[in-house]
Amino acid sequence: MAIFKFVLRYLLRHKMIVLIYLIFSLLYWLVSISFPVLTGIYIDELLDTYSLHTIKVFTQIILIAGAVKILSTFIKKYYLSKVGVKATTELNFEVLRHISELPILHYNNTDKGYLNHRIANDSTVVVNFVLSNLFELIINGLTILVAFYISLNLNVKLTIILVPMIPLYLIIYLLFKSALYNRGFKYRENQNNLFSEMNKYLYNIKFNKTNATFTEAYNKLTSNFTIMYDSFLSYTKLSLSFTNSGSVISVISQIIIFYFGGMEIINGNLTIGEFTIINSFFSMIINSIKYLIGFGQNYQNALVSYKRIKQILEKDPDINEKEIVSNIETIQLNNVTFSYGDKKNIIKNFNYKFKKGKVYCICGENGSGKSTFIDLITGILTNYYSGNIYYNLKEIKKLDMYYTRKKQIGVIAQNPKLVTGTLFENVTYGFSDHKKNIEHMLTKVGLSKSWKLDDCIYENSENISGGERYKIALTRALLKEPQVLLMDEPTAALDSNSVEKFKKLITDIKKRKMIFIITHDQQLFNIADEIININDLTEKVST
Ligand SMILES: Nc1ncnc2c1ncn2[C@@H]1O[C@H](COP(=O)(O)OP(=O)(O)OP(=O)(O)O)[C@@H](O)[C@H]1O
Repeated sequence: MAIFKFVLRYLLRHKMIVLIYLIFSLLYWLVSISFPVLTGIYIDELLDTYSLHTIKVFTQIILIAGAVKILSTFIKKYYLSKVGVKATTELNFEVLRHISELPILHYNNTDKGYLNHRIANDSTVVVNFVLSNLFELIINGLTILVAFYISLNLNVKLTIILVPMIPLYLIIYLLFKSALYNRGFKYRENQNNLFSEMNKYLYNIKFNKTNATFTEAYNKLTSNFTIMYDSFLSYTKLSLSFTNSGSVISVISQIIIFYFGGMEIINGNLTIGEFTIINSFFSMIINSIKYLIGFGQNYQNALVSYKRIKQILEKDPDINEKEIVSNIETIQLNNVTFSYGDKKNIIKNFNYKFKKGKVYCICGENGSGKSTFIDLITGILTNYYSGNIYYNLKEIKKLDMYYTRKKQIGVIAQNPKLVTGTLFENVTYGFSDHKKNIEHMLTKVGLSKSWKLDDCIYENSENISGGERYKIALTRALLKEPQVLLMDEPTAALDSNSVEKFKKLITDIKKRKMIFIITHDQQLFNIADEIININDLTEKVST
């Protein structure tokens, strides 16, 4: 089965833990399966001998077997939990990592709260399914075989009457299979959507306070709950009907044993001890059949998760090749055209050659494509444009753009992202630098002296102003010493003194870099070597 094969890859990274789990599960099973035989023999011996010695011997055996059972239960469950947590997290992280390497527009319109909840949920479901069934499936199969074999030796007639119960289970499973999958799928999706809405509710606390839109936000929560609740009830009804059909089999089997078993005792074909053995074994068989019924249901549930994980993992990653341009002298765009999906072209037949040592100011109306332009030339949109983008003479589709962005390009977005950690960790995120350099750079960008390197920054909290946020991102980009520096609206959050500092800084460093400034701010135009209006891109051609 594909799910087993898939999850085993993660479990087998922890062979020792899995081995210990298997050994103690086997021990537990051996002891459990011998209990009914022990009980049957004990009853018959006691009825035969009425001796104290028999009682003493069997009490000792039961004591040892009980101790082994308790100990092996503890050990197998402990190791099962251990490997479960590890494998689930590894799978979860692998899917997250894969998503981060997918072309950027893949999950463009998907809520990230939904996605995160879905991945965490699905990873737990598939790993738990395989873990709890890996050994159980074999054990329950073996139990049915062993129990049948022993019962057959004790009483052929009674055993044969019970055989048709097994295909009956299969028929029930086949009848319910696809409905269980479909309703399970729907329920799971609605659960993830509800979680995503709850996530947004917390994220938007300030917005809802400012606009006093508590009722509207709460209504969204409750309407998502209603959708989830309906699908939950629909799934639960079906799954209970399925389980109940299984219980019918177990009741029928019990009636058969009591009726025909009782008749066999009256007719002298079965001793009381043998009846006890057959009865216990058939309880075991019934439990195993119940397990198989549950397995069928859990399998459909796990299949939903497995398919949703595969759906993500099977998407092709970014185009990212191996070559590196050590010294970026030019970036040239030839007939570059780009659009977001079915929308009209944002950039159309763009031709331009950008050179090292120059400052380019890119301006244009809101929504004209200035930020998109940054993503295009930094290779974020490599999978989507037509035409060519060259670094020196190399097409970026041939380059290792992960390396290039990490080492050679500095990008500061309009609303830069920070990481939770100290100021030091923020300005050196992704590389290392000396404290002295950092302090010097912080002074240069004009970050207030009240900020210390070990001060804490919380990524999503509001302990930092817009201007400070930009200056931290700028410090980080400059410390990296990139060959290409791109900044989106650098002065939007800066006071006039900081703007002057910024202009001086850019003029000082421009010789060794190619600098792009996306801006509406005309006071930056006087440090630009070229000003490009993105609205005119299609007409603009430089040599
Ligand atoms: N990820 C995306 N998916 C779909 N459409 C997008 C995406 N990002 C931007 N757009 C659309 O592309 C167009 C250009 O957006 P872009 O952010 O590049 O404009 P901009 O010139 O930087 O705008 P502004 O001056 O307002 O910052 C807009 O119409 C925008 O709605």
